[in-house]
Amino acid sequence: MTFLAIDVGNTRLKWALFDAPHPGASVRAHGAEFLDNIERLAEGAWAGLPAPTHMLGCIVAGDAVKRRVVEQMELWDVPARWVVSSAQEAGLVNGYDHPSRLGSDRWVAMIGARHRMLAQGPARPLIVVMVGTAVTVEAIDAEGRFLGGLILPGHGIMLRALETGTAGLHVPTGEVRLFPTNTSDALTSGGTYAIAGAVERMVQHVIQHCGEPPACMMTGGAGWKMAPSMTRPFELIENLIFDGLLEIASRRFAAQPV
Ligand SMILES: Nc1ncnc2c1ncn2[C@@H]1O[C@H](COP(=O)(O)OP(=O)(O)O)[C@@H](O)[C@H]1O
Ligand SMILES: CC(C)(COP(=O)(O)O)[C@@H](O)C(=O)NCCC(=O)O
Ligand SMILES: [K+]
Repeated sequence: MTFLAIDVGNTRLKWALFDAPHPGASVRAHGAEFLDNIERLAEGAWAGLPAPTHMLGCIVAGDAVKRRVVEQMELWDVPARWVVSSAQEAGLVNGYDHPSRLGSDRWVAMIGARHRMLAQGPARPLIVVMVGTAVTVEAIDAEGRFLGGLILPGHGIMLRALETGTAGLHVPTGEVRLFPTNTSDALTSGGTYAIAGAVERMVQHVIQHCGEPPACMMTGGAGWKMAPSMTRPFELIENLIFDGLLEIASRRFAAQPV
């Protein structure tokens, strides 16, 4: 039983092939492609893989991209299955006004984070920060109810917005500084602290609402950029979405014959 997990964001497709559709399964192979390069998968990174017996993915990049991914998967017989956010799944309750409108990447990452926390110790409130094309900041109470979350532009979008909206902001990437003294550093620091500041506010909201400090987890392709600038200790996790997909897969595929 091999399990292919796929996470398609607005910038890159991330994939991992696991030994089994269960939490804790070992990774046989993994990779990431920018969306422009999806067409290379079947003849490239996927060509030598053992055929997956199960697949589950989440995608927020739109239907055209989804079709291109499914086309690459024709290499194997495995059906493409995609998570849709629901009112509840794997111990999490979805507090969104319209649960299915919540980005499935956010939902799956929260499921991964919640189970990771429960494996480490007693249930606590939880903050899940995902730093990708956009940045999301989710709040979950100790009982596993998703209370709500923030969506912010990611580093790249913030910089592009400033570049296109001004005459004088076309500069290379800078460093994060407490007191930036050039345009590059001012832009990089501004974006980084905008995100760190929003996260800090959400932590305060959770402490106020839940009466105890949350566990804080961060993931996403640009998580490492944010980690040194956070106001509180954050556990940086390579890919919470894969953790969440394994949790969901173990429930969906458990009783199913191969
Ligand atoms: N090797 C890399 N190449 C390009 N961007 C990277 C790389 N590693 C991290 N990043 C950053 O990560 C962001 C994309 O992260 P990712 O998690 O793939 O986003 P998404 O899930 O939205 O596709 C980019 O905006 C970029 O800033
Ligand atoms: C917020 C997002 C754009 C994040 O996308 P990403 O940065 O992972 O590419 C995505 O989760 C999305 O399109 N969500 C739907 C709207 C919502 O969650 O409310
Ligand atoms: K993502």
